[in-house]
Amino acid sequence: MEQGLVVTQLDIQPGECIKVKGKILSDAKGFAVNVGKDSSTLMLHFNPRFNCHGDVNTIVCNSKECGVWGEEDRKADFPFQHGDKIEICISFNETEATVKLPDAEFQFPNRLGMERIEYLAVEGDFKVKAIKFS
Ligand SMILES: C=CCO[C@@H]1O[C@H](CO)[C@@H](O[C@@H]2O[C@H](CO)[C@H](O)[C@H](OCc3cn(-c4n[nH]c(N)n4)nn3)[C@H]2O)[C@H](O)[C@H]1NC(C)=O
Repeated sequence: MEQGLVVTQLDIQPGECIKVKGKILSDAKGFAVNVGKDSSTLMLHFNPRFNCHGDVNTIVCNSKECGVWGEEDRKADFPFQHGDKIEICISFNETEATVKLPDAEFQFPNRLGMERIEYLAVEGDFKVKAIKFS
């Protein structure tokens, strides 16, 4: 999966929102939005898969601690289509991270008990147009 945008030195607090606006490529196999402390310690790896890693039209969420993936969480809904222009809003509190999309919302446990987000990375078949912190 191609490395894309990486933002470090963030200080996103509980209740604040990271908005990532962009376009899913027309031939996307998958993309991922990662938030956490750094690339090895992730609160959330949000990974919509059109057709990759053995999954078709499936969102896989996971955490990563010291470089080791946690247990995957596969979501039932897949509110994405090739070529979509979307805005993804990620926020968190002490118990969970929330991913808000125009027509769907997903939760994922804050397994590592992270108190801030310092790192954002977008990987794969997604062209970032804008990011906003609010
Ligand atoms: C069934 C036995 C093997 O299980 C499979 O094991 C794969 C390898 O761990 C799992 O795929 C990984 O799942 C992780 C989340 O749990 C991540 O999605 C991982 O991809 C992250 C990643 C980033 N990048 C990357 N390449 N280049 C850049 N910049 N980033 N490449 N891969 C994927 O390679 C995959 O999700 C998993 N499938 C199942 C059904 O469990």
